[in-house]
Parts: sequence; C-alpha cells; structure tokens
Amino acid sequence: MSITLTRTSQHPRSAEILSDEALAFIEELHHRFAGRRDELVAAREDRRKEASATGTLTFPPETAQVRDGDWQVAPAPAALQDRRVEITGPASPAKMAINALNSGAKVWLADLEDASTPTWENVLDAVANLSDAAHGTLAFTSAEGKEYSVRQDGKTAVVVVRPRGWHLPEEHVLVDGAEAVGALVDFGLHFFHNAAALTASGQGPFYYLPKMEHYLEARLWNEVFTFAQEYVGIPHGTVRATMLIETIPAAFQMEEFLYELRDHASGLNAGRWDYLFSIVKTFRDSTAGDFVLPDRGAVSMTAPFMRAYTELLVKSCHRRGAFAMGGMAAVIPDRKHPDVTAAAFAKVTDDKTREANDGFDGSWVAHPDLVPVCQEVFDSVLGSKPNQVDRLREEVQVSPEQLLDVASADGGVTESGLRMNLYVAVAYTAVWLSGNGAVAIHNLMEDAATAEISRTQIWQQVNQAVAARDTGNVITAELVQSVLAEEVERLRGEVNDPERFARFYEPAAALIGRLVSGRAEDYEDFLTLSAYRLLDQVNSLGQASPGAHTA
Ligand SMILES: CC(=O)SCCNC(=O)CCNC(=O)[C@H](O)C(C)(C)COP(=O)(O)OP(=O)(O)OC[C@H]1O[C@@H](n2cnc3c(N)ncnc32)[C@H](O)[C@@H]1OP(=O)(O)O
Ligand SMILES: O=CC(=O)O
Ligand SMILES: [Mg+2]
Repeated sequence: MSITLTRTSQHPRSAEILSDEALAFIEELHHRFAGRRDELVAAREDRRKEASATGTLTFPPETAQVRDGDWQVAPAPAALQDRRVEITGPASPAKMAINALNSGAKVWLADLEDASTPTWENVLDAVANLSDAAHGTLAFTSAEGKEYSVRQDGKTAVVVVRPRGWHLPEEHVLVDGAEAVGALVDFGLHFFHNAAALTASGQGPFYYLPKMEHYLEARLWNEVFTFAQEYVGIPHGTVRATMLIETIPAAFQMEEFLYELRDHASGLNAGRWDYLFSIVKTFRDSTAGDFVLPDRGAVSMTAPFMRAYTELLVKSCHRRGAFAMGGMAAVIPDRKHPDVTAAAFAKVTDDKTREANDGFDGSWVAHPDLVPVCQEVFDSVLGSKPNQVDRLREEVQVSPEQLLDVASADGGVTESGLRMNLYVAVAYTAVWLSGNGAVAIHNLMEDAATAEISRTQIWQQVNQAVAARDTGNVITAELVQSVLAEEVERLRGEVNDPERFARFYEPAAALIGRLVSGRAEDYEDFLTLSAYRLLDQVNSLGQASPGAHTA
C-alpha cells in the first residue's frame, strides 16, 4: 500500500476507522481524483484575476444548451422530501451530534467544514460519531455525568454530511508521498463505513458540497460518487448531494451544477456567508467597478444584490425539480439572557419568513432553540405540503449586473466596523486553533465563513484605500496594525489566561496581522489553509479542551 499516516492518533476508534480496507478506498479515491482536483483548484486564480480585471462575470456561453435544455434532477428520496428545518453543527463532540439528531429538525448538516477545525482527532471523532449514528449506537456521558442518547421515536434528524471543500489538504494521510485531499478523506471515511448501513436504514449517504467555484468541480464530485457506489456495490444514484451556492462564480452556474450532478443532486443551498466572502475575495483588488462591501454587519439579505442571488437560486432549483435551501441567520439565542433570545427569535423569524415566502423549501438554523422558530414559519407557508418545489418563480429574471451590484448595499465602511472585524478574526482564529470551529461572539455565530469575510474585508479596505465614514480616516496598513494591537490587548484582558493566550491568540493575531496587509503577496485564498499549518504545532501538547470565546 502506498498510503501512510503521518501521526498516530490517540482516538480510541482509530484502528477501526483507519482500517486497511478503509485506507485502500481512500488511496483509490486519491489515485483517481486527486490530480484533477489539483488542476481545478489551480484554475480558480486565473478566472478570479479575469473577473477582477474586467469587473464582471457572465453566464457561461458554452453551457447555454444546459440552461435551455429540458431536464430534471433525480426525484428526492423519501428521507429528503421534507427539509423545512435543517440544523447545522459539528459532528464532534458526540454531545453536539446527539443534540442535533434530537433537535426536532428534519435534517442535521453534520459539519466537517465551516463549523469544524480539522484536527486529525476531530476528523476521526466526527467519523466515529457519524458511524455510531448510522449504526444506532451513538451515546455519550459528559464529564459532569449527564447522559446523552439518541431519541427513539423515529423523529431523529436525517444526516447530511458536509466534507471539507476541495481546497483543504489532509496532512496526516500521504498517498505516494503526497498529502491527501481533505474532502476525499472526509467523504471516503464516512462513505466507506456507512453507505451500506445508511441505505439499508431508509436514509442514505447524503452530502452537502461546499465552496465550489465551477461546474467542472461538481462534475468531479459526480465522478467520485459514481465510482464510490460501484466500489461498495450500492446502486448508482443512492448518494444525494446538496450543493452550496456560496461563491460568486457559482451563482452564474446554478443550473450547470445541478446538471452535472443530476443523478445525485437533491438541491442547492444559499450559503450567504461564504458567498459574501467570495464576492470580496474575487473583486478585492478590482479597479473596474465599485466592489467595496460595507461593514459586514450592515449587509443584509434584503440588499438588492443578495436578493438577486436568492431569487435566482429558488428559480433555478425549482425549474429542475431540486430543493432550494435557505441559509444561516447568524444571530443565536442565549439561555441565560432572555432579551438576547427574544431578539434572536425575532430576527430569525424575519429571515425565515422572507425565505419561505420567496419559495425556499426549508432553511438552516445554528442552534436547537431555533428549530421551532424556523419550523413555525415554514409550517405556516407550506401547510400540509412537504416542500414547495412546485413554485416555479418563472417571473424572476436576474442579470449579471444585478448579481454584481455590490454598491446597491446600504451602509458604508467604518473604523468601528474595522475594529470589529479585527477582533472577530483574531478571536475566531484562536478558538479555531484550539480545536473548535464554531463559537458565539457577541451573540453571533462565528465560523470559518464569517471570519473569512472579516479578514478579507480588511485586506480590501487597505488595498483600495477606503475612507472610513465615521472618522474620515483612510484605512491604511498602519492604521490596521495599530487597531489590531489595541484589539489584541482587549482580548488579552478578556481571555485572562496567559498560557491560553500565548498558545492560541498570539499565533492567531500574528496570522491575521499578516493576512490583512492589503498586499497581493500576503493574500491567502483561505484563512484555514494557513491556520491548518499551525494546528499540530499549537496542539503539540495534546489537543486543548476546545474553547469558547469568553468575552
Ligand atoms: C456559515 C455556515 O456555514 S453556518 C453552518 C456552520 N456553523 C454552524 O454549524 C454553527 C452551529 N452552532 C454552534 O456551533 C453553536 O450553536 C454555537 C457555537 C454558535 C453556540 O454554542 P453554545 O455556546 O454551546 O450554545 P449554548 O450554550 O446555548 O448551547 C446549549 C445547548 O445546545 C447545544 N447546541 C448548541 N448549538 C448546537 C448545534 N448547532 N447542534 C447541536 N447542539 C447544539 C449545546 O451543545 C448545548 O448542549 P447541552 O445543554 O447539552 O450542553
Ligand atoms: O456555509 C454556509 C455559508 O453561509 O457559508
Ligand atoms: Mg460556507
């Protein structure tokens, strides 16, 4: 075998998860698909440069026949007919997995992506928990002695697993000496151990596919699924995938994505946070138009360019018999503060009401207490129907100009927004380094996607020499470094734990300080690519108890 592991895992289930048979499957996936994945990821930057230089993107001319053609995706299996509420969250620790399964949501997006730090231990623990869930053996006892078990009334959420995006490596697995592809490791381990059991149980190997930028990347996933099904001997079309439309190039290829995966597709999701990140990233250095995004907190889903995106998504899905899934309102409840919870419920109700009225078939929530809020809204619009795929929205017409009209967003850039971005980027990155990929900061859910917006906005503001509305100051690299130093001192006081601060916050601050310089050579395509290389180093003393951020 030419597959090797670079580190011995302490996980009690590692021998079973990383069995010779499972590793042989990962190796086979790598040999067949890693080379193409490398080419597709490498091709992104040339396209980005062209979009930035021209200030535009177009619906691809070469796929006009796909858009004009008469085709539908395969009908959704029974387990995915009603997706009105989907809870998202990491599959590790087991407690969260059980809480998600028991939450009352129809679907649980089990996340190895935006909400998860891919330490090797987290990856293995997520696969172990998902395997236990698939085989009906998942249980957990907390350090305080609280026992968790999966409800047995037939109302557990259907599991849809989100592997890492195509860009991330898995450095703990080498094939022929090269790092494995994170997405293929996550998918491969989950699929190998569970596809047959899930299929037999009436669910299935269901996936969410993140961060794709081109329909050829969707084609590659289709090839992976086709091969994987043959390998374990389950029928073609058993896998179902919901693709996130969360990059700006993907918004111009929604039907193409569905077409590529038409035997396996069950829908598209409007991943709003990565979508905003992708817009800023793609046009960060553009001088061919106004692409400076207002403060992150000022951009809402009612901004015309965001409405163009969601309206087009509903129309594209329903035309092809696919589900249109709404995104994440980042406000979260706080069980200790009823006022915070009431405000979160009101905002989530507004957000889900707009989505349900626009024709979405269901939507996401980040916290179990928000499940009934989303459910009530969709119940009131769907009535006795499981979905509203029959709402075709034929009246919707969306142009490239509307999708790219970033200047249509109200609000502007402020120095207080800059300060907030720096604080969040450092705090989130520190918590991520400690092994926790989603965290509440100031009553907002922060994850990899929201942190990416924060740090990329700063880079753009420096690069474009934006003047802050509140102070009139031009945002320069020097100003950013001085505000960063202040925010780092604030965090030091709040964390109030010198060892923890030195271990996680200082490397996080150094990384963010470099990534926001506004210089081309310091821009990194994904924050998590650089942060990933720090993970083993900061956790060399053993994985810390993954932190919350306590401000
Ligand atoms: C941009 C995107 O991609 S969005 C999708 C990716 N992001 C996510 O999935 C984020 C999911 N949400 C979360 O991780 C969490 O809700 C957080 C980090 C935001 C807040 O978590 P906490 O601070 O632990 O919230 P809180 O203390 O209120 O939790 C109360 C209980 O609900 C559980 N809980 C909270 N959120 C979730 C969740 N998403 N899934 C399962 N259980 C959850 C907690 O584990 C806790 O359980 P316990 O009472 O048994 O101890
Ligand atoms: O993955 C979802 C997003 O909003 O990003
Ligand atoms: Mg995302």
